[in-house]
Amino acid sequence: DSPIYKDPRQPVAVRIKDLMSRMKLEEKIGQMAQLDRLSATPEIMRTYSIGSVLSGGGSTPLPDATAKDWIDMINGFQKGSMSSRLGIPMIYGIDAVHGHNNVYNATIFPHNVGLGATRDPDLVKRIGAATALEARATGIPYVFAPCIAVCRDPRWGRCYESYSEDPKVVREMTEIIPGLQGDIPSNSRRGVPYVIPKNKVAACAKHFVGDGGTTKGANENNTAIDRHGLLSIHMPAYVDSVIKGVSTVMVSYSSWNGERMHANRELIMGFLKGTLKFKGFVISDWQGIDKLTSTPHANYTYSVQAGILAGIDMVMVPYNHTEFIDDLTLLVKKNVIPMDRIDDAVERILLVKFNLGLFENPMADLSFANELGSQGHRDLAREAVRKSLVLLKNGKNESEPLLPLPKKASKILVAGTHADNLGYQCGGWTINWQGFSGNNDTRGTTILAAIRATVDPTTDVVFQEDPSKQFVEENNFSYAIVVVGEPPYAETAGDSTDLTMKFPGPSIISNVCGGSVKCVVVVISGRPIVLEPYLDSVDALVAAWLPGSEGQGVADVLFGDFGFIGKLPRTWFKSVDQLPMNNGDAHYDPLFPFDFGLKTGAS
Ligand SMILES: OC[C@@H]1[C@@H](O)[C@H](O)[C@@H](O)c2nc(-c3ccccc3)cn21
Repeated sequence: DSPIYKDPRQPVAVRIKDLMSRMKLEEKIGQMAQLDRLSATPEIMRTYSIGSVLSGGGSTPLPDATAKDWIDMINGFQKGSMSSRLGIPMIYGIDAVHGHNNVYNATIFPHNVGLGATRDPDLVKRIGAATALEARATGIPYVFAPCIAVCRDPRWGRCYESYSEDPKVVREMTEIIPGLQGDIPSNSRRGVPYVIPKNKVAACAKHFVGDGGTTKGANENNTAIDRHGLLSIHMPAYVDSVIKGVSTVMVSYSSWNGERMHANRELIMGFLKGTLKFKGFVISDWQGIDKLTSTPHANYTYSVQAGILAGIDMVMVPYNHTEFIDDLTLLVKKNVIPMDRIDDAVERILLVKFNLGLFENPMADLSFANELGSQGHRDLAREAVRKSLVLLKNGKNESEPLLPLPKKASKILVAGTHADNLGYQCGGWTINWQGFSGNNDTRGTTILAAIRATVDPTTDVVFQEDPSKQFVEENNFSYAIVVVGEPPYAETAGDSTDLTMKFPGPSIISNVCGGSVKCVVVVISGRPIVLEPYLDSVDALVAAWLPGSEGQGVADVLFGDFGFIGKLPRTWFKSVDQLPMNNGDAHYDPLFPFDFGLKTGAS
C-alpha cells in the first residue's frame, strides 16, 4: 500500500511529517533549489530531487510556443521529478505580471501602475483569475506575482510594476491574490498558503521589502528609511497578502539602511515568519544570494550561509545546482546551518506543493488551452484599459472640452511613435524581458487599429508617425490624436535620471499641436515623465500608462463610448528636481496631484 504522504485523505500536516521522515539530507536540499529551464533536465530533476524550475523573462520552449509546447516541456521536467526515489513533484514558476506575458497570444493586461489608476480591486481580482487560467493553459501552477512594491520615486525602472505611491492603494490591489489563488476560507489558520487546485495558481508577493523605496529610485539599491517608515509604507501590503493566503514571498535585491534584504534575518525569519506568521515559502530573486557579496558570487559559501540563515527557503540558483547543493550540504554537516533551518524550509516548500494539489495532479493537460488569449479575457483587459486612462487636460478652457471626440469627421490625423506599435503599448516584461517593438511578436489591437475600428466608416483616418508641420497644416484635419511616450524597459534598464520624453516625441507634439489643428496627446509610459513644456500647446492630454494588448480600451474613452474614470495613482511632478515627491509631503507642488483625474460622461 502507498506511503502516508501519498494518501490525499491524510491531513497535510501528517503527510508532511511522514515525507520529511523519509527524506535524506540531499533530497531536502534538492527541494530548496530552483533551476532555470535551460539548466534543468529530467535526469537532473530525478537525480537531485530539484524542487522547482522557472522561466526567466522571455524564456520560452520555442518562439511563439503553443500551450502544448509549454505543457510538453513542463511535463518532461515533471516526469523526471516523479521518477525520483520519493517522487516529489517539482513546481514550475514564471513571471505572469500583467497577464501571462511570456507567452505568445496570451492576453496582455495593463501594467500595475495602470491598474492602480482604476482604484478597482474587484477588477484586479478578475484579472488575477484570468491570469491563473492562462497560466494553467500552459501547464504552469506558480506565478511570480503580484509585485506589491510601493514606488516612491518614478526614476525607478520598475515603477510601472508598482500599483501606487500610496500604500493604501497597493493594499487594496492585493485582491489579485485571491484572484490568482482562490478565496481563502474564513476559518483558515493565519498565514497558511491557500490555492484551489486545477484552475488557480500559487502567487508570490514581491519584492520583500522596500524595493520601491530606494534612493533616487536606483534599482536594487538602498532604501534609507526608519523602521516606522518601512512598516507604514512598504510593509502593509505584505500583511494583507499573508492574511489572503499568499503561497510565496520573493526577497528584494535592495537593501534596508545598508543591509541587504537577502541576508536580513530579522525581517524574514523575525518579522515575516514570526510576527506575520507567514507559513508559505520565501524564495530568493535570480542570483539574489550571489549579490550578497559586492562582487557577485565572490564567496558563494558565504552567500548560501547568509541567505539560508536569513530565512530564505528556496533559492533561484538558477544555473549551477551542484555548487549550491554542495555548499549547503557542507554548511549543514559543519553545523553552521542547523538542521531545523533546513527542515523549516522544506516543510514550507512541501506545504505549498500539497496545498496546491501538486501531489495529486503533478502532470499538466490541455484542458484549459482555450483560455489562452480568450476573447473573454481580452474583453476584461479592454475594460481594464479604459478604466486605467487618466484625463489630465480637456480643452484649452473649461467651456470647450475636446473629448469625447466626434466619431464622424471628414478627416482626422493619427500620429506618434506609439500609435501603431503593439510592443510599445505593452511595455517591458512582454514576450521578451525588455519588451519588444512592432506588431508581430504577439496578438493584440494597436491604438491606431482601435481608432479605425471606432470612428464612423465615412471618417478618413490618416496615420503619419512623424508628420511635418506643413503636412499637418495643409490637410485640413478635423482634429489630431498624437500617441507618444516611453519605449519598453525592465528593471535597471528602466532607471532614469531625467524622465524626459525621448526624441522624436517632443517634436511630433510640436509639429502636430503647435498650429491650428486641435490635438489630444496620449502618453504611453510606465510612470510620470516630463510634460510641463508641452502642456500649453496641447488641447487635451491623457495618461495611458502601459495598456497592453487591448488598445480598443483607449478608443472606448477617447470617443466617449465610456467616460474617463481613472485617477492618478502617482504624483505627476513638474520637474525631476522635485523628486522624490509623494502625496502628503510638505513640499508638495505637482503638475497634477495624486488622485487627480478629469471625468467625461459616456455619450
Ligand atoms: O524572472 C525571475 C525574477 C523576477 O521574478 C523578479 O521580479 C526580477 O527581479 C528578476 N530579475 C531577473 C533577472 C535579472 C537580470 C538578469 C537575469 C534575470 C529574474 N527575475
